[in-house]
Amino acid sequence: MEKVKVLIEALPYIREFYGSYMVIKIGGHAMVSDAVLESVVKDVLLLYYVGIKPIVVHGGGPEISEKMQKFGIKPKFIDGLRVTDEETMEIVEMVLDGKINSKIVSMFIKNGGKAVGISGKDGLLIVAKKKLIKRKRGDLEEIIDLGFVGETEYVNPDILKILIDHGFIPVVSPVASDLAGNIYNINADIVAGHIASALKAKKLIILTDVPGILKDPKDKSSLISRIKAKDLEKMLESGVFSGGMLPKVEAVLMALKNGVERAHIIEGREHSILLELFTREGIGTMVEP
Ligand SMILES: Nc1ncnc2c1ncn2[C@@H]1O[C@H](COP(=O)(O)OP(=O)(O)O)[C@@H](O)[C@H]1O
Ligand SMILES: CC(=O)N[C@@H](CCC(=O)OP(=O)(O)O)C(=O)O
Repeated sequence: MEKVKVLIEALPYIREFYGSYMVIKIGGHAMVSDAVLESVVKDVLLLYYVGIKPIVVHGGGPEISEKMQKFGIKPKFIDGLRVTDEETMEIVEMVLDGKINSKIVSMFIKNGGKAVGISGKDGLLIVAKKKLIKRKRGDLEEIIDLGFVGETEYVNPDILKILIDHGFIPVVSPVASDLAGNIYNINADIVAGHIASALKAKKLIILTDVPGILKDPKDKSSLISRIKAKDLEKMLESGVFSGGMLPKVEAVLMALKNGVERAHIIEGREHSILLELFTREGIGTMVEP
């Protein structure tokens, strides 16, 4: 009986979302186990079966850090972005394209789905350029070079549309290239934000290891369940965000500015996507334009 009630509540949302693009970003910290990843994959498949067009973008930060440490390299982040030298870039490609992307595709196959794994390079989906961080130091501007870290120059979503039109679920790793063929490591939240923007997706959904945006990062009960973009911008300026939440907030604000209807930051666990999308209260943070 309870399940019937849930289904009745979900029906208007299913009708509203039918035929629309949704970009779902699975963070490395959201892939705590194969069981959790599989439950997320099953939920994405359910979206697909009710006529939504999901695009999966994945991260894999913790696994990259683990491999780097095995090779004797100490991971270093600036503003939530990994400083990426040549050796690190090789590890990034190995882990993101070689391991995690392939693992997610296999998980879809195991559950009866047709997924295609691609990276930002494929079909020139993401054309990247080198990212430099600019910081004010008194009157001077300091420029920080992160190595092979990229930012998006432009997005060409044709490859995604071709795959989706033929019934495939694209699974995208955030490794991209410039037109000279140089490879760059881009933060997966930013890639998801750009893809959602280029597709004018109905939603950008970011799965991570906290329930959503917290007023106090140390207190999981301080969840903000609904917030307007302009208030999120104020929070960003107040310095309440750090580490991996910074690129998420940047991606969310960018997506909403570019016509994405809603963005959600939620915990990656069984049915969290469904509870967020198909119930009135949701379970994480919904950001509105
Ligand atoms: N205000 C905040 N609300 C929620 N999380 C925050 C906040 N500020 C910083 N964080 C941190 O951001 C982390 C999520 O980013 P990250 O570790 O990069 O995850 P992922 O691998 O899923 O991309 C959380 O675990 C939390 O420690
Ligand atoms: C430039 C940069 O920081 N790239 C990220 C790419 C992977 C990622 O974004 O993974 P999560 O989503 O798990 O954080 C990195 O090297 O960790």
